[in-house]
Amino acid sequence: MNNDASSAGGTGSPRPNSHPPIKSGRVGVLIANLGTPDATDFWSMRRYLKEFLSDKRVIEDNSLTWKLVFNGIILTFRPRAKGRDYASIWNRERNESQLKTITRSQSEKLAASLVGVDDRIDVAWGMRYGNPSVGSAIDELVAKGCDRLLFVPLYPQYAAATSATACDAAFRHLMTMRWQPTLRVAPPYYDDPVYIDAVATSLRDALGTLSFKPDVILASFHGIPQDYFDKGDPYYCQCAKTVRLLRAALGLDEAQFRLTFQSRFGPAEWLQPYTDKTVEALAKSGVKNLAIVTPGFSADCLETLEEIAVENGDIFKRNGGDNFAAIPCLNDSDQGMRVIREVVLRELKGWV
Ligand SMILES: C=CC1=C(C)c2cc3[nH]c(cc4nc(cc5[nH]c(cc1n2)c(C)c5CCC(=O)O)C(CCC(=O)O)=C4C)c(C)c3C=C
Ligand SMILES: [Fe+2]
Ligand SMILES: [Fe+2]
Repeated sequence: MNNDASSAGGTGSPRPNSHPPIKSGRVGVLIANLGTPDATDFWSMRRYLKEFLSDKRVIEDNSLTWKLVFNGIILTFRPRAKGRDYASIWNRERNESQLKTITRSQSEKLAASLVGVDDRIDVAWGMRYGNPSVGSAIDELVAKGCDRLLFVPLYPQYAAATSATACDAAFRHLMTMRWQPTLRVAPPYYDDPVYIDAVATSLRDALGTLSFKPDVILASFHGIPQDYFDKGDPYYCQCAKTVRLLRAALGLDEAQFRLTFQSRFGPAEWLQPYTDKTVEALAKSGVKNLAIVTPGFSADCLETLEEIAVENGDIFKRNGGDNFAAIPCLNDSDQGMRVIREVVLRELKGWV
């Protein structure tokens, strides 16, 4: 639309085009992931952890005890300890975390794969915590003329602590806008045949490159507190279904392909069985060859590259295991992009 300055400021009804120029008519796709610190120094880490762990969807505990522990212990000691972990997996070439590098690449590859589908589509990426924020990504798309947005939280399994809070950030940003774009949200895709096939295929391919055959494969998902499950979060059930479908696709049984949960935070009970305890028990029971796949992460990050590949690899070997492999996430691989493109095209139906 064009601004017609000659009509501005007159009396009576404004003419329809007498407002500032606003582009419209385009369709935005916004992929979102969890977030990541801007740098690994104490203050960058503290800022990131403070934003993340102040989210009521993540830490539902509102007690005075939690506030004292959070401000007195966690924000004092965790930034340095976790900063070291992030530093060990940092992408030094781009000076950013792996999660950021991979998410940007997923966005660029998605945009390239949509060329020729409809030239009104723009793609952007955002992070729930840290930068680029979900809000800034929405602004970027709106500035390009997108008045319809498809928001795609890149979590195959829904959890309030991930998918819902990402949506909260998007909705909160829309609250600041006079002319809100119309917003659609892509649903979780934990049982989508394309996702199951992509994980199964990439796992088979990765196993084919190993010098050993795993006796056991763990499908390790990020945990949530048991209490959140008890209150009705569907996350556990969606993880369990993903694993059931993967077992069927891979022709493996429950002993060969097991569901576990990693990244426990705090003293409360989280979803079980725990990945680290399972790895230790398997090694002690004589299992010599182990692989871990992480289908709940759409991109490699601290939790896969450090906690699984390094920490759990060490646990396995310290307790008698011989061969260990951490299987890469789908990332921006052909299989990974097939999943994202499929979800996006399905959810854009009727718009493009
Ligand atoms: C994939 C799903 C995820 C769920 C579910 C999830 C729940 C959850 N996480 C925390 C606390 C932390 N998670 C941290 C890192 C982190 N978590 C996920 C994904 C899920 N979290 C990812 C992808 C990452 C890595 C980000 C990266 O930059 O690489 C961290 C930060 C690191 C640390 O200090 O350990 C915390 C803290 C809770 C409490 C929770 C459920 C309530
Ligand atoms: Fe997490
Ligand atoms: Fe972790």
